[in-house]
Amino acid sequence: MRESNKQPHQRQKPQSIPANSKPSIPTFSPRRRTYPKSSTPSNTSTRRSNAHNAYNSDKGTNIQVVLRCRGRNESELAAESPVILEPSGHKDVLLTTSNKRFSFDRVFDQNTTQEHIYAEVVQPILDQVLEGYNCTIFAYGQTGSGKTYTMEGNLEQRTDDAGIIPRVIDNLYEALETKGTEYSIKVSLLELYNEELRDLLNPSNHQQGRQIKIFEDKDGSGVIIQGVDEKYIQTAEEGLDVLRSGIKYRSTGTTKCNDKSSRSHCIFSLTIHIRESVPGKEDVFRIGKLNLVDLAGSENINRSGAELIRAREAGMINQSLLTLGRVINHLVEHSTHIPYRESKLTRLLKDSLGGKTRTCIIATVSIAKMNQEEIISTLDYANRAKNIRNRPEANQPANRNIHIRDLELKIEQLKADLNASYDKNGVYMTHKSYELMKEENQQLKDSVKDRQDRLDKAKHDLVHTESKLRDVTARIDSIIRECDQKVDKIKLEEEQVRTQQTNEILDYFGKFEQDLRSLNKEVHIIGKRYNDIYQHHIQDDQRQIESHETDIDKWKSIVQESMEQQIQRLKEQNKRQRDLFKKEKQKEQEAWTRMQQLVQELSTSRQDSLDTTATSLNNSLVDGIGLLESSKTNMDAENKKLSLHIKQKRDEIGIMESEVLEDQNRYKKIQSRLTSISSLSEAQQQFLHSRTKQPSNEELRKRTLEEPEKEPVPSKRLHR
Ligand SMILES: Nc1ncnc2c1ncn2[C@@H]1O[C@H](COP(=O)(O)OP(=O)(O)OP(=O)(O)O)[C@@H](O)[C@H]1O
Repeated sequence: MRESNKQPHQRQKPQSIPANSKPSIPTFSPRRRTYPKSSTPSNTSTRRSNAHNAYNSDKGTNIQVVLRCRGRNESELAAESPVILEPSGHKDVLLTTSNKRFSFDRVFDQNTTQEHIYAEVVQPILDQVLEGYNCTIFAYGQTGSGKTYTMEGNLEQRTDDAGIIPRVIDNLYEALETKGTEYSIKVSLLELYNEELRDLLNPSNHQQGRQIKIFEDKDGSGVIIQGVDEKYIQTAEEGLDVLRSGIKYRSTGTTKCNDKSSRSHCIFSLTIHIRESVPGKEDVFRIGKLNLVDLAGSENINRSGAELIRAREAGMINQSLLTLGRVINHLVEHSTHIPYRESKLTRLLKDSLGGKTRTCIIATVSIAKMNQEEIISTLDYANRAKNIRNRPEANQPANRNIHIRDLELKIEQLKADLNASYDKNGVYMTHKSYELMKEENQQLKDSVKDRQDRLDKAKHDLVHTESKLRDVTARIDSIIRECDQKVDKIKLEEEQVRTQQTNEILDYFGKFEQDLRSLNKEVHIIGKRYNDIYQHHIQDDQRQIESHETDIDKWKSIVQESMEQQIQRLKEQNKRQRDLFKKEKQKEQEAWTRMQQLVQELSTSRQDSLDTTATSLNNSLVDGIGLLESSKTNMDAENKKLSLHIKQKRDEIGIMESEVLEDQNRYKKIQSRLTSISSLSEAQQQFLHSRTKQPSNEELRKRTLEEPEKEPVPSKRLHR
């Protein structure tokens, strides 16, 4: 917790309201908005109307729920935790592990810039505030998922990282300047830590024991927070300074999930009064309010590693978020009783959940699988919240006098409280404060009763759980007993098996030792026997060597003698062979000379015979050629004759062929004549048969053939 900057103890002064009973009209300093521009679409006016024109005054309007995904951080990347959330389109996101799709008013992926979120979500809401609506934006999500980054971001400089609050402050002044009207802006910064409200713009209040109280307004719909300082700011710069100085006191701590984890819920509120001129009438004040809420993160205590203080904080955070969840459920189910009173958080947000406020929830999630449980819980939470319906109503413009009267009454009230406590001892207060206190008392009583009921139920549950626990404990005891018995039995069995195995091993080694001993004896006997044999053999060998040596000497002299004889014999043989060789060589010489003579003679006689043969061959060749030439001439003549003959024969064949052709034609003619004659004769026969006696077939045939025989025989046929 960063509360070391303790303020000196001093009595809290009543909140200073400008004395002239007119809201201070700041002189607007030149705008200093210099955030780096992104490529975010700038035409927000269309979106504004889309986002907010679905309001039906009877049924109300659903609160707006958007989802912002955070990219994987270093530890998620180091753990190689896979991505399980995939935004698709502008409104859907797919949970890949269950293939379940969730839809929201808007889904922003991990690459969405702060500028983009502001332009798409916040700017339209700010416009509504300027139109006199009360609006709330709150960030909800698991610890470390980016709520504070989204709501605050970098507060130090106007960089890309600046979150919603610094951008709202800057843009609010820009918008009011454009309107060119008088206005006043006051801000407050509250934190809810362990169910205790603290004023971060005046932390000394808390140290002095001054408590912040929550009241419901007259009709029970709105919420009044008493004891919180509201600071009027004149410029955006001053607004940022106030914010920065207050945020320093916010309770933060280090957990396993986030180095700078917010351990409290934080509400930054801006109330804007804008003077509006109505022609012919008195000026009025339009009042708009914007609450920017950064909730503490829900966390799994086991995973976040929270201990002692952190664990208590986490318990309280989870408790209040649980109540928030229950309120959402009751609202969605349209229950008659909504348990706002069960936690300060839900009391503070009462008007934003089901009231007259326009509300937007920004649910923040990681996309890494290692946070799956929290991702699913946030998606379910946000999904249910979509169904909450609010009935936003613009605040009635207050005319100047009413506004001043309100302020005066407030001042009087505060003054009266102050005087009462200055002047008297004991507890003194004005009647109105007393009434308020009574009302608060009643609320507390209700709350106590509520809690008592829950406590009774919890006690009943506890008794039930205890009896269950006893049953379970008894069962566990009997299981443990059974286990013990089983363990004893197993131990006994193991012991027996081990003893048996040891005995077997001992037996085995006993036998082994005996075997070794007998083996040793055998080795000894064999060694002895072997030694005897060895000695015996050595003596034998020595004797043999001696006799061999004598033999060798004898053999040596014999070999020497025979060698000498052999050498002598070889020498003589050599001499004889040399003589023989000389004789042979001489003979060979003579034979060579003779052979040379013979060759000479032979070559002379062969030359002669070759010459003769060549001459006779030449002659016979000349004769042959002559013979060939004459036979060629004969053959040519013969060829000519033959060709002539063949030509004649061919001509003849041609004539014969044409004659055969003519004969064939003639034969065909004769045949056709014969056919006509035979049909004629048949007709005659029939005729004759009908008239006289019929001629015989022989006669008829003769008669028929007579006519063709009279025809001249072709002369050519004779040539054939
Ligand atoms: N969209 C984002 N882009 C870049 N960094 C981010 C984003 N969201 C979160 N971070 C970084 O992640 C870390 C944790 O974010 P932050 O403190 O906003 O989480 P938280 O939800 O407020 O956690 P807690 O509930 O514990 O306070 C911070 O260092 C922040 O800068």
